[in-house]
Amino acid sequence: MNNKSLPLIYVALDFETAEEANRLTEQLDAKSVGLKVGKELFTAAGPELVKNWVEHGFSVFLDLKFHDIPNTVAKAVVQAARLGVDVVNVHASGGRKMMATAKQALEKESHQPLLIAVTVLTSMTDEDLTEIGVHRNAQEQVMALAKLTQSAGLDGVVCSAQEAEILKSTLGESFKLMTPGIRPKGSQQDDQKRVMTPQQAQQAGVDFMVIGRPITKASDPAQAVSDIIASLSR
Ligand SMILES: O=C(O)c1cc(=O)[nH]c(=O)n1[C@@H]1O[C@H](COP(=O)(O)O)[C@@H](O)[C@H]1O
Repeated sequence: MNNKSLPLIYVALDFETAEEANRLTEQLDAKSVGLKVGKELFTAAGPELVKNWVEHGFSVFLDLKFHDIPNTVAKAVVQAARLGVDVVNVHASGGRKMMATAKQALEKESHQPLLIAVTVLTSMTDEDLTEIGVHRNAQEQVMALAKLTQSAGLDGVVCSAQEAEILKSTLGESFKLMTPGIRPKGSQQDDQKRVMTPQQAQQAGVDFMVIGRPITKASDPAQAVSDIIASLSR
């Protein structure tokens, strides 16, 4: 397990090109925020970009939401560890064997990122779950997948901040919660459905927040980061 102290906020770098992403990261301080690299940017710009940010001292969350057979996912998270990222994720719906095999593979690595699992995407509602044949509400489904994730030996889950209090009280303080769907007061909700403000998320006890468009689409992204950090209690 990774014992280095990680930042509270990971900025979601959902950009088309490395140039656009670098224009933003040049305005960010590696001591204040981490970087989240997801499917769009990783597909476009690849591992070199991630390694470069790690070398520049940024904490990186590689958000590729792996979901495949256990052997394939285990090998993929090992490659993520070798990039030097601090956090990597899989889909909890890949099941216990997939998650446990991935965790065991990481334990053999010299650098061990936190391994966390996506429960119910923050863009999903109870109705969306019904459509895919899940007849629990979002909170119940998050809890069920988080319990499975914990029993598979992972470090935590990705969930919405709305579920943070109940997860912390049921699964314990040390089980990490990474929460996207963060929207400062007055900002656009976009495609996010289960949202909270940064202050509400902090009060609910989340460990990490993922914030993208409210920062990346702001006229002054560095100021947007400072405003969010200033709004949080230390
Ligand atoms: O795993 C994630 O990071 C993730 C899980 C989830 O349930 N919801 C979610 O929004 N995300 C990611 O978090 C980021 C949120 O970005 P914004 O909606 O722009 O703040 C995106 O990059 C999503 O891919």
